[in-house]
Amino acid sequence: MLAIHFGAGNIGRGFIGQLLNQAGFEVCFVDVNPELVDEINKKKQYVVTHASEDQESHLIQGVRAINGKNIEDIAKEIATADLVTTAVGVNILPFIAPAIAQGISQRIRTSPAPLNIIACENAIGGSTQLKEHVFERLEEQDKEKAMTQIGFPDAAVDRIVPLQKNEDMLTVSVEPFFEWVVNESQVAGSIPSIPGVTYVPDLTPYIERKLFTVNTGHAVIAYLGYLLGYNTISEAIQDTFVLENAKEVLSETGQLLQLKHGFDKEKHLAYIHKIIERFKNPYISDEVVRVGRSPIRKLSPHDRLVAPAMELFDYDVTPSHLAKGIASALLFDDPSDAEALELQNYLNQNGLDLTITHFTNIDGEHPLHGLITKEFADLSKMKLRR
Ligand SMILES: NC(=O)C1=CN([C@@H]2O[C@H](COP(=O)(O)OP(=O)(O)OC[C@H]3O[C@@H](n4cnc5c(N)ncnc54)[C@H](O)[C@@H]3O)[C@@H](O)[C@H]2O)C=CC1
Ligand SMILES: O=P(O)(O)OC[C@H]1O[C@](O)(CO)[C@@H](O)[C@@H]1O
Repeated sequence: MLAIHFGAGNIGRGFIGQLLNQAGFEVCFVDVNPELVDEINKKKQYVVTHASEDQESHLIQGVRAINGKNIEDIAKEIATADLVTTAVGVNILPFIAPAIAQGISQRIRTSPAPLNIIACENAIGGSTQLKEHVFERLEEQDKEKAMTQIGFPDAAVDRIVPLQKNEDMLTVSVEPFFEWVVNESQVAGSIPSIPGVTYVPDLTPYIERKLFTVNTGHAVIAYLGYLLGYNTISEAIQDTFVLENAKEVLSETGQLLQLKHGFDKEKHLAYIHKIIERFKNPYISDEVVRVGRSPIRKLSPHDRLVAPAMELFDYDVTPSHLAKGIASALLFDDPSDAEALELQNYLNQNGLDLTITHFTNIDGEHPLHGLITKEFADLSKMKLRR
């Protein structure tokens, strides 16, 4: 069985590659980092180590890689593959679509075998977004066949894999916990057997619970921590102001998840508690700038901060702590982050009101707009004192 996985980075090697390998797939990575591709092809194996006291480690063998520029080669592999997965970043999906489209058009001419393509990104409907990018590139005559033969099941993936600082560039240190949930109703053909993957008939409650708890909480800790001058999540979370605000934010998103999806209150509190303990993992050094990376993406209307805040108004709940989280994201000015620079340039040139609307799509008249403005002013004073 052959799996083509786009993105041989932290989640690619440290989570998806590991599970696919353990499920018996030959894993072929596709990546645009030539050094990484060469190293995978040279060593053909790598180690995944748990960031925990026992440092359990797994040897992932028999892997290979293709440079993402070699579209012809990638398409040829996709034409015969049993599964395609991605972990490249949701904004990169349009760039891998041409190779996937070419692979699909070859496949539907040469084999009737179904193929599933699963985007493992932090986003709602990641595979569906990829499908749209791919279908834009398919010839009209191929679309009908591709609709039935190729599945794009949406997925939620959860495992914290920080930036790596290992002697061997392929080794990945990961938290022991993982969760990979896939929408079975979007699968083409039979369900791929991957131990560790949970198939559900409706992914929405799962992806929203994960994105609006793990990722919302993490982002708020990262942005408030950055504002107060901390370097890592574990430093930031020791600050009572940061931790209490993160807990309040998770209480707000928790209300939304309970009201919208009917999650049990006690079970959800236990879920939040477990996640905060994962953030505190003493064996992980996770930089606030990694967790806060790409603030424009994180401030976008369907992402972890704005989406739950806006939806809470439908249930007459005022998301004042989420507003603080959004304001802290607007203050994120890490000079090494291209999106942070773009955001700060826009803010300097256009002022706060236009910036909020431009990046979050929140209308100036909406009450959330006013809440963010107020929180932004308060947080700016804290930043000045730092
Ligand atoms: N690191 C984590 O803890 C988690 C990350 N994710 C998601 O997984 C995705 C990847 O994140 P990370 O692994 O942390 O990032 P990463 O930066 O470590 O890995 C991304 C990889 O994609 C490669 N890439 C970029 N453009 C490409 C292209 N056009 N074709 C092929 N490869 C390309 C990069 O060279 C890099 O090796 C993101 O969507 C992230 O939100 C989800 C859950 C956990
Ligand atoms: O990968 P993104 O979307 O930039 O966000 C970082 C987030 O992803 C994770 O790495 C895993 O979900 C979290 O640690 C963090 O909340």
